[in-house]
Amino acid sequence: MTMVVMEKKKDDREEAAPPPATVSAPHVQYRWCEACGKLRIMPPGDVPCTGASTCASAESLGLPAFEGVHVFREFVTADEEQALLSQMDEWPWKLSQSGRWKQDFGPKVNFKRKKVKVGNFTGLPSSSRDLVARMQALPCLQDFEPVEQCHLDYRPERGAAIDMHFDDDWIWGERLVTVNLLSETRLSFEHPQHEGAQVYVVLPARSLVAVQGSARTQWKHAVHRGAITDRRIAVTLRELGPDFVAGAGRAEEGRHLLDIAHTFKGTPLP
Ligand SMILES: O=C(O)CCC(=O)C(=O)O
Ligand SMILES: [Fe+2]
Repeated sequence: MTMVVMEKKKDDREEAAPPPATVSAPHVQYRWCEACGKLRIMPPGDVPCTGASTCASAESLGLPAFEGVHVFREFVTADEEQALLSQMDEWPWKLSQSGRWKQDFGPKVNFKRKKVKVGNFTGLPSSSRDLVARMQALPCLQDFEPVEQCHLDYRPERGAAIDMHFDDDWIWGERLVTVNLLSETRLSFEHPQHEGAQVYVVLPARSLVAVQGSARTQWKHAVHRGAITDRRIAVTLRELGPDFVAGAGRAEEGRHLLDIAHTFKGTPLP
């Protein structure tokens, strides 16, 4: 059974949504090419990547560099996806912003005051032990130690989406990792100085996307309402930011939070 709990508190992970624009500029859309990591200049369709004749670098298209996206198809099997879903639906979902539902596993963060507390954090869920080990076997995630996991449930009938935003870069480190469950979607990117252009990354069901580099630090990201065609669940894991890593000022706090995260005994925050 799926339960939803009303939440009065604002989800401070997302920036306040701007007022709806009355006239929105048309966007030039570029699809990120999974085969070569450049941007599609040919219609995507089924045209295979042939390098320079189908794809071009962001810079050659007059855009700032776009690098640091990695997509791994079939990161989880269909059976694992079903097992993850059954477990999530046993737990209550909380209403979030923009029609999303969420479940959170992580420390209590005050972004404005730069304070972090254990709060009700009991660790990442048990199912993440294997998933994290599998992530760490990927070259781009070798030393990835997540301290937070967030489940977001998007459904078309609720018009669910997430507005363009940067994830915080004080508490969270460079790599954002999402396992995309149940249906295909598009993760869109926009550079603040080039709002007329968007780059989108296709995320097949059961794929993993890692976002780092300029795609994380220079480009905002969003999931548009139109990109949700069926129920979709994002399982996003985040690592700690530079202040909290070994040798940095708040390393001890960081280690304590990681020790809790890695008990893998967690249930969602109330
Ligand atoms: O749903 C997604 O894949 C992205 C979610 C996201 O950007 C966030 O939680 O900060
Ligand atoms: Fe985000």
